[in-house]
Amino acid sequence: MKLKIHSVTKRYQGGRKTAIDQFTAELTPGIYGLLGPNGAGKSTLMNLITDQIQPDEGEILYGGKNISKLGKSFRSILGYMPQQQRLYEDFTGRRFLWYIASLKGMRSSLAKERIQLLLNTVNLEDDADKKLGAYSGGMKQRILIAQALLNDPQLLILDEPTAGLDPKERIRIRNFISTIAADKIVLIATHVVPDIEFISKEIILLKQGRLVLKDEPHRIVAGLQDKVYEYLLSEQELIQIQSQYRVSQITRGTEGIWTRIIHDEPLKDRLSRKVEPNLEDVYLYHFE
Ligand SMILES: Nc1ncnc2c1ncn2[C@@H]1O[C@H](COP(=O)(O)OP(=O)(O)OP(=O)(O)O)[C@@H](O)[C@H]1O
Repeated sequence: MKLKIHSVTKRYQGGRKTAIDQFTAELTPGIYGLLGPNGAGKSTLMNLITDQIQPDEGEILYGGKNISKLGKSFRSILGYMPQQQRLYEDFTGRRFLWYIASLKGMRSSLAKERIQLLLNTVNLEDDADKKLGAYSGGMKQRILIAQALLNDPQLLILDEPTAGLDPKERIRIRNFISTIAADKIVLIATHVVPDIEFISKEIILLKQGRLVLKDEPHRIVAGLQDKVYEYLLSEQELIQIQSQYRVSQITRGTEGIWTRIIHDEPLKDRLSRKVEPNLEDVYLYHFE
């Protein structure tokens, strides 16, 4: 099944603020990393795709049908993990999943089976009967992912699934998402590049509500070939360069400061070495 987002525009403030601007994309099973700075429109796009808000222009089709007309049958194939909000702190993890399963209208025999399976998958079996108020940030993220997966969705939307997590939890969540994504369309919004760099089939760059790029990570990165260099600079030169160029990394060594710069025209008359671009460089190139 395909999700087609066709020329979608969403405005707020009585039309004065355009949050999503003529956005068109087609998504098929696999992981899509949605990257953009604060305010780029990521949450708005996710709210549109999950049919919580409706576009002012354009349409979103799943399997060729407008999602706002699919109603219940669209919800049955949809899993959504919102940004972490206040959870029901007095609920236990297990009770929370039962609660969501009942909101999703799941039969209790199926709910029981799925809850057991998912508690296992997100590694919360031993903590399932503790209150959510006592969960760590990572445990809360994992129970939120579990609730999104209750109905074994074909379309899974994750809004900043690793926000506020320590590196170990981030890696765990990232690996977990990549294992469950085989046959689903998974859209992950984030501004943390390493979270999606290696697990995404495609990266979508969003800037001020507009689609900047949508392509496989290695092709997006290849677009910066010959634009990323490291220069050996002094402290004084570094201060000057930082105010003029996109600096993505600074490495201090005995011989000076190797400064990674992304630019269209290489600097002249300086000791330099060409380096392989990465997705973080792409992010800086488009968003700095
Ligand atoms: N309900 C609303 N009313 C008015 N403006 C809104 C509303 N929701 C979002 N906006 C504006 O629309 C733009 C896009 O916001 P959105 O929350 O979709 O971006 P985002 O990429 O998810 O940002 P973040 O990474 O900070 O969550 C922003 O300028 C925001 O201020």
